[in-house]
Amino acid sequence: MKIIRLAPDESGNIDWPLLSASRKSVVTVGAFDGVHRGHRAVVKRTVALAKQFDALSVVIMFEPRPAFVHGYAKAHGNDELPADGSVADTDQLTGVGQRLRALNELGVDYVIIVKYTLAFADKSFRFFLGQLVGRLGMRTLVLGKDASMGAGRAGTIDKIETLALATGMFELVVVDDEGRGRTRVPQPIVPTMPATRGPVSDPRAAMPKAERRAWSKATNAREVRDWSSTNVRFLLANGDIEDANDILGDLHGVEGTVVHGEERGRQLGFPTANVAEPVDGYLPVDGVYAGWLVDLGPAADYDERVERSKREASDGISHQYDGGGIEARLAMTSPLRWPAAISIGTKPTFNDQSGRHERVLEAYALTGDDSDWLDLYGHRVRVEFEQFIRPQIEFDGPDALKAELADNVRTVHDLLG
Ligand SMILES: Cc1cc2nc3c(=O)[nH]c(=O)nc-3n(C[C@H](O)[C@H](O)[C@H](O)COP(=O)(O)O)c2cc1C
Ligand SMILES: Nc1ncnc2c1ncn2[C@@H]1O[C@H](COP(=O)(O)OP(=O)(O)OP(=O)(O)O)[C@@H](O)[C@H]1O
Repeated sequence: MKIIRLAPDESGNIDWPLLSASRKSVVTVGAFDGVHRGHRAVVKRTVALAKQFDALSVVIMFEPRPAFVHGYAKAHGNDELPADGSVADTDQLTGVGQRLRALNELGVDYVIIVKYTLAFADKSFRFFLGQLVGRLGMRTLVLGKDASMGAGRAGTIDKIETLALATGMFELVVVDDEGRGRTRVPQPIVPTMPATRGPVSDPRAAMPKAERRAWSKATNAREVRDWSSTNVRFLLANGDIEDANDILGDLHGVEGTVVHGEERGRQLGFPTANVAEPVDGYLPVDGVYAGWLVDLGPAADYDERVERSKREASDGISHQYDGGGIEARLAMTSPLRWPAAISIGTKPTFNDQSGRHERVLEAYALTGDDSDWLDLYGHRVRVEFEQFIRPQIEFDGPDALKAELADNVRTVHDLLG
């Protein structure tokens, strides 16, 4: 897979590269946040059609997420996002690195990462698609049934189909909306920690119709596809990991660098890998979870690969995707993957004494050997979620917490060990 990074100029114009003098391309366009099963269906079709036509499969991926750029503009007098990356997109399910990994696995030839700006968003869909035909050699465009693009989202599927037929320049292939139909998600999504122990189910599933209607009204709920990143966010914000994973077609995971904690975990007998902010990916609601910890190697190596990729691609030139062997580390049989008891929260048992109230992600890895102290400081790790175990609790002291942790670890062992 080859990667190209493009940034529009101040007027929103992009200098698209010529991909090939001889081969046409099959293109899809979007943010692909989460790379959920709906996204995968669209990308798989893109790759299959490209093979059939002996063409190149191309994913045009927007970064930052269009919804984030427009949301920021709305709240800040129509300003562009600060270019220095100082405003983090905490709603993002998966960072670019995770998305590229998934697209590479799906066999995509080219990912073109387009920096999404307001000026670019202002271009008409006709102009945009004309450029894809002229520069990328697009002969087929693959989109989901409710996709829309261009200024004011005017380029609906109907309009794009009309353009395709009128010009004869490309063909539109629509992937029927996949999944279990539609559902409603509160606006805004308010993370809610389950009060009880054990796996969580979709809070909407058990509501009779009338109750659901009242709930929709009270929460200002908006209708979305069941297989949508918004729905996955809602499920994770309620601790319903299983349903979120079902839509993702994979385990939800976040990534970051391990830093030193307050060293209390070791004294408790449960040393944890503390993952520093900013965490790459959407953090489920506070609670204790069963899942996995994967060692992705020194963070410096990972950062170096990302920097090199940005440098090599900064002038619109393509370069080969390099996962640095992360795929082998991530394999379910990898020796660098351990079942883990994961905690997300403010450590209520200790935060009055420590004065630290920040939200922390930490994971205790079940290495199967008590003497096997894992030194993960400075490493990039991936934390994957399987199931909610219990809410965060303010214990009377370290002993009560310790007993509970032993119990939680047994639960993880029974589930995943
Ligand atoms: C599986 C797990 C569950 C946890 N549950 C709680 C909890 O319910 N309440 C709490 O105050 N802290 C909880 N913690 C956080 C511990 O307080 C924390 O790991 C300990 O203070 C060590 O922190 P340190 O790594 O910063 O030294 C949990 C930690 C783990 C690994
Ligand atoms: N459930 C689905 N079934 C079929 N196609 C989908 C589905 N979900 C998204 N797509 C398509 O995937 C492509 C990329 O979508 P994109 O990431 O831009 O945002 P989206 O459609 O808003 O997805 P989401 O709502 O999950 O964020 C689009 O063509 C979109 O229509």
